[in-house]
Amino acid sequence: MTRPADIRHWPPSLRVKICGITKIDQGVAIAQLGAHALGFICVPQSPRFITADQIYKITHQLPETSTEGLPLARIGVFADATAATIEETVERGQLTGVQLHGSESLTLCQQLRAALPQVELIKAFRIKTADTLKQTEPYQQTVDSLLLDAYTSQALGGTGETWDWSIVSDFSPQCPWFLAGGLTPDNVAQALSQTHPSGIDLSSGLEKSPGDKDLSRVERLFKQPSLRHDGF
Ligand SMILES: O=C(O)c1ccccc1NCC(=O)[C@H](O)[C@H](O)COP(=O)(O)O
Repeated sequence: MTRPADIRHWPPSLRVKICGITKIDQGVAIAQLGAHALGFICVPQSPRFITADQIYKITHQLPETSTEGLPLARIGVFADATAATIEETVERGQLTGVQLHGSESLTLCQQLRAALPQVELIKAFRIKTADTLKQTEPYQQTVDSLLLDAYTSQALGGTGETWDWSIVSDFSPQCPWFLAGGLTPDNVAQALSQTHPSGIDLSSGLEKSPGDKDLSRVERLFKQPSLRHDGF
């Protein structure tokens, strides 16, 4: 399947996505600190949930590009939403990408790919055991990237839980992938010494409370030497 060239252009360094943005000033500041992608939680059960109209109030104030001059991605995070809801939220929120964080089928991913050909598609998987990695295989040809997150029975994401990174120490899918789950400025170097993702995704490890980012932690993250070397 052909994918739009512009959204397949990952930066030479590790791609950093900061998720759970709910405030305009924090979104702008996090972009200025070096994020390549910002995530907006479109899952009503989440304490970080914001509506499409609230997302738009943030996205239309964001810079077009990251500090590296690459397009700044604006990703809506959904869990088992309908294609119609996703498409409407993308339009109203002026999103450039969609992260599917529930049990979305390959068929839904293919439908979204056809309906939103210019929109970046990320499929998240919550890793219980090494077997979960096999479930990613059929998706690798259709989505732009995978996101591997912690599994807990309490919540779908944003839990701050880490997981056994040795499961993905040699994970090498056919598309880029994000490491997520409990990453913080303090453990990201260790995570990257054990795994070789194309990007990382962080949320609660950079927060004062759900949806309220601590900019000093974000600044400390981007000062990490492990985020500065060239791609893997
Ligand atoms: O963050 C949420 O509240 C959330 C709710 C429902 C589905 C997904 C959600 N977040 C998805 C993300 O991409 C988070 O960044 C990811 O789970 C990592 O979170 P954390 O462990 O807090 O860094």
